[in-house]
Parts: sequence; C-alpha cells; structure tokens
Amino acid sequence: MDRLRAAVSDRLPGVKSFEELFSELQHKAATRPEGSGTVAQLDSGVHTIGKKIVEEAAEVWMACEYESEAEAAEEISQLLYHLQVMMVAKGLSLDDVYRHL
Ligand SMILES: N=c1c2ncn([C@@H]3O[C@H](COP(=O)(O)OP(=O)(O)OP(=O)(O)O)[C@@H](O)[C@H]3O)c2ncn1[C@@H]1O[C@H](COP(=O)(O)O)[C@@H](O)[C@H]1O
Repeated sequence: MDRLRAAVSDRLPGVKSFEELFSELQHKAATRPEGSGTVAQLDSGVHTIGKKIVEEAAEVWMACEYESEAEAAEEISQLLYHLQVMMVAKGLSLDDVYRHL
C-alpha cells in the first residue's frame, strides 16, 4: 500500500491513472455527454472496438520496434484506453480483470 501511495504521489500533476481513466469512461457511458469519443466508440459496438484494439496493438508493436520511447508510450496509452472501452462495453469491472493478474 505504501508503494501504491508513493506511485500516486510521484505522478505528474494532471496525469490520470489507469483506475481514474476507467472511472471517467464508466461515467461517460452512464451520462453520455455530447461529443464524447468514448460514447461514439461504445455505440459502434464490440466488433468495431475489437478492430480498434487490434489496430492499436499493431501500432504499439511498430512504435516499440521502430520509434522512440515517447511514441511507444503514447501508443501503449491508446491501447490501454481502447481496452478500457471494451471493458466498459462488456460491463467488466477492474476487479474482473485484476483477479487474473
Ligand atoms: N485516453 C484517451 C484516448 N486514447 C486514445 N483515444 C482515441 O483513440 C484514437 C487513437 O488515435 P490514432 O491516432 O491511433 O487513431 P486515428 O486512426 O487517428 O483516430 P480515429 O480515426 O480512430 O479517430 C484517438 O483519436 C482518440 O479518439 C482516446 N480517447 C480518449 N481518451 C481519454 O478518455 C477520456 C474520455 O474521452 P471522451 O470520451 O472523448 O470525452 C478523456 O480523459 C480522454 O483523454
């Protein structure tokens, strides 16, 4: 728990954690604000979200093999986002996934 607290307090201001992003996406799904890309993704369905995950995974691979660390990190963040969108689409919680880690 101390390590978790240290990791949170070390984070740059304005930078969200995996858990914070997931809460935000769940809130967007529940409130459906105008202009939300997440709501549009959710409306597009599991098949389209799945294709996006595969596309982002390929971008992660390419960035890690051929691009900078910063570009690799950005692609990884996008993959994590789209995985979270799929979790919300499927009604999965963080614990549903964490129990397999
Ligand atoms: N972290 C993300 C995030 N990562 C990736 N993406 C989306 O994933 C796309 C990936 O970019 P690419 O360049 O790979 O894709 P692209 O092919 O150019 O884009 P598209 O043609 O697919 O739109 C981006 O265009 C975003 O639409 C994200 N969209 C939203 N978020 C966060 O999710 C939260 C809710 O966002 P909204 O629902 O848009 O309010 C906010 O905190 C956002 O910062």
